[in-house]
Amino acid sequence: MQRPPPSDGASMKRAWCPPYSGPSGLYVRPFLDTIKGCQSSTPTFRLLDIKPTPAYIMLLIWAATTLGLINHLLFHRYEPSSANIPLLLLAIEPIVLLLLIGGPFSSARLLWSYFVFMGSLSLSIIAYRLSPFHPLAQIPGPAIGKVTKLWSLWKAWLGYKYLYHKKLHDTYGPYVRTGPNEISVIDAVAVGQIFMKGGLDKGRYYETGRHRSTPPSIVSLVGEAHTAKRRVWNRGMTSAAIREYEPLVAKRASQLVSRLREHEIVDLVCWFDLFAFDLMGDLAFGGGFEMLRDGRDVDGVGERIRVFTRASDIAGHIPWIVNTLHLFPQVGRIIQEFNNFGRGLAIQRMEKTVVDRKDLWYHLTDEAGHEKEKPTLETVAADGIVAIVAASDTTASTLSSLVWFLLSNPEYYRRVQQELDTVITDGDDPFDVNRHQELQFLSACINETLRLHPPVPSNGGSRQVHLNECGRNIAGRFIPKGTSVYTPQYSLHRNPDYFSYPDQFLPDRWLPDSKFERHDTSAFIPFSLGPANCVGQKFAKRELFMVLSVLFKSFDLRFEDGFNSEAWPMGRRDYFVVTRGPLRVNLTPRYRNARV
Ligand code: HEM
Repeated sequence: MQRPPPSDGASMKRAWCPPYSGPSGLYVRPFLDTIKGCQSSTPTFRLLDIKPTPAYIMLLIWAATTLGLINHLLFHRYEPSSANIPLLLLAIEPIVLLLLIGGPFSSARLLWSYFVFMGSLSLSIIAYRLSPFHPLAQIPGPAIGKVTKLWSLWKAWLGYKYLYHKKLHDTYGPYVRTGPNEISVIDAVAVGQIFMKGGLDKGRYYETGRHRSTPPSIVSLVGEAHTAKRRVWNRGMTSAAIREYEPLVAKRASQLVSRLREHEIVDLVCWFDLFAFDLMGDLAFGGGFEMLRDGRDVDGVGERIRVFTRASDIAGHIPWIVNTLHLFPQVGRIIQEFNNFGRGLAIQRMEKTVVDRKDLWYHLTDEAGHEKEKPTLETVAADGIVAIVAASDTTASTLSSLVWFLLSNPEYYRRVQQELDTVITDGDDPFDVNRHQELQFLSACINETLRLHPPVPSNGGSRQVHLNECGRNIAGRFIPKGTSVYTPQYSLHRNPDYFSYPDQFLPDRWLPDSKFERHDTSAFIPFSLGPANCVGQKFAKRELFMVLSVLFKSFDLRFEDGFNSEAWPMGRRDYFVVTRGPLRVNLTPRYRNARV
């Protein structure tokens, strides 16, 4: 074996390091060879650096800066939809750069190369996003929002994005640039144009919750595929279909009341949650949860769903990271477990031979055979899970907010009770939907609750200008391609241009003889608008009337002594649908209605 000659370190290196070959094995003559004063023409790795010459430093800075600018130009021209390739490129480019420049390959030089490269890339991105050349430059907004999504991502992580958007709109007006390529709009004319037929499609926000192993549900589909899926859902939400579901609602609402009768003080948020999950389990999968019976969510279904919704919500703000996250086996496993959970429920429902009514499953599986192709088990499982996610927290949230508003405003609470006692007299069926049409004041309270506490306060209705069109004109403003457009209901509903005393709970504004100066219902969109709006809104309203009628007929409610009711709204966190803190309420049974 050939041994190194006994010599000083430098000559040893010269003797034993082979000349650098490029990736194809060709010898690449390092640029540095051409610069006088270079210490070595063969790149070798050293932990400690040999002091580089000023010429070397200048070359490194120039090359890394240029590389950063080129990257920005390329990313801008060919916007990546996934971070996988860009991350890889960002990781290897500074290394390749050093190899091309030549010279000793030290950790210090590598760090410098990364530092200058990333610095130039970041600075050029920041400068462009803040510059008047950016297509969204005319839309006002905070500098941090124009530069990066990370700021609003942080707000979303905390669950207070809806409050953040409200503050931004209070400061900047109805159009705010909330991200580099994202705007938030609370102009009612624009909102109509965004949602109605011919408006914008759902954006990438809705696609992010889906792993490639999961079939698309109605939520993530767009275009014709969405129209086809929506047809199936629409059949499950006709008036006739909803009439078939009423006995299921009545059964679960009665069970809720009898369970509440066992307690004097309860956390209503918790009980409404149990009710809503049980009901949607019945509707979508023929039952199976029985949370009301157990008095708690034994299998952690609600928690699983909320973790999933929250993760999807966060990922929705940085959609390009999703494919990268999916590379991690742990993430895939969690999603797979969630899919299996839906699949398990679907299989369980299929095994049920006797089902006495046409439930939502009946329509989602197209048992009546209206469609050319039967949906697969996986597809129906995904839609069934969507039904539970979309319908449980939304209605439970409306129920708890409405109780909170009424208990905070005893005068309105009295009016609701009086109305109920007049319309549904003792012995009448509190679930009789014909009577519910007479409950005008309760209806006004429901609307006012949905206005002030929309269950989907900032993301419901996220849309995007398609990447293959050049842009859209919305209410006289040019919105360039690729822009994500949000219409946060919480801010829109509190826009003083459309509602007098916008932050106050004033249900009278919804009554036919209301005298409020400003009351523009085109700015009231708790269920969103257009062809992809909430398909379940009629059913949701029916459910709300049924539960609230029987609840207020059965109990006198008041906040538990010592309960900090004023702080309760701050416990509302926005993770697409809002989550809520406990609502501690004291229950005193009124008369026992014969029909409950
Ligand atoms: C108070 C209760 C509810 C509220 C406030 C609400 C609100 C919303 C909102 C804001 C959207 C987004 C629409 C968009 O992107 O434009 C939505 C979508 C949806 N909701 Fe609801 N929802 C409620 C109850 C329900 C119920 C009870 C069901 C089912 C039984 C349901 C099923 C759905 C479905 C399937 C979608 C997706 C529709 C599509 O993409 O075509 N929702 N909902």
